[in-house]
Amino acid sequence: MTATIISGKQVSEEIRGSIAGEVKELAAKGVVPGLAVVLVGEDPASHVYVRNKEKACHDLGYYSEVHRLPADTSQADLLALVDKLNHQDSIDGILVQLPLPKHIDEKAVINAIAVDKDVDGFHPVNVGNLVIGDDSLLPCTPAGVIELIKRAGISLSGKHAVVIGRSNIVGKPVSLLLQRENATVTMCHSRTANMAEIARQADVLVVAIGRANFIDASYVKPGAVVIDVGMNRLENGKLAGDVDFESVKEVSGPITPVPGGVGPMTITMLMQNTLTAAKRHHGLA
Ligand SMILES: Nc1nc2c(c(=O)[nH]1)N[C@@H](CN(C=O)c1ccc(C(=O)N[C@@H](CCC(=O)O)C(=O)O)cc1)CN2
Repeated sequence: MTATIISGKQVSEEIRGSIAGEVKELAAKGVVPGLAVVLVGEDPASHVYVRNKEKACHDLGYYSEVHRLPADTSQADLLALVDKLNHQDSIDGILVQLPLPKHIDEKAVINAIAVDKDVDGFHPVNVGNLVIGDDSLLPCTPAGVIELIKRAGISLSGKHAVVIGRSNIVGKPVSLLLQRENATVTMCHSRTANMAEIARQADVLVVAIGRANFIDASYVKPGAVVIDVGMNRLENGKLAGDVDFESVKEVSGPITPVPGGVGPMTITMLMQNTLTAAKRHHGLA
């Protein structure tokens, strides 16, 4: 049996369609959402992601600024730019593309972004609000995972979700969001004993472990929903998820591919967060 494919591309297009409608309504009120993206250094993948963010802004009618800075930019200069953007009225959202060069302290930069403009949802205040269940800007990839599951018509309430991976940007926040949807959540990580046995108990398996094709069919209960957050560049240049898609799709229920699954949702949820930040900024949300 071959599983249904959950297409992040298709869901992204749907969401971007409704964002475009809201942007038109805001324009009639004189409001244009504004996003500033800051990129330091020459990482080729980061340049592609930033170009795609710039294009998404253009396509949706947002005001966009991209600050491409040399790799030797000092932390002080980067913090000064963040401070300027924090005070710039045309900017509703600020995103500093990660990873940053090694001489820059990522935490110091994230902490410097105004909480209301933190469209990445990485600021400790936004993370804290996520933990206690208060309203906040949600991190884009985890929010995209939940949106994909919901829009595939899958209810999470009462389901057993197993999250493989405990990173601050995916594993931890996605487990909190799954709990918010009333799933019962188990987290696994590199030191978990009997991981396959635990994973096989999942109704919904979310994988963000950063190891190409690591999860094979022996980790999956027949019919389980499988969401692959992995993005691993192979030596042959191809992109692979953390899930061995070809073997897993033979036993799983609905499953996301890589590419074309969670990845496209990251930028779409960034656009959604920027819209939310703009509405709040102008007292419209
Ligand atoms: N400040 C941030 N930095 C980074 C984030 C983030 O959310 N905030 N996430 C990633 C990179 N990223 C966005 O920045 C991102 C990664 C992947 C995709 C995507 O669409 N992937 C495609 C495949 C693209 C390819 O071929 O390389 C897919 O999976 O289909 C979008 C955004 C790290 N940095």
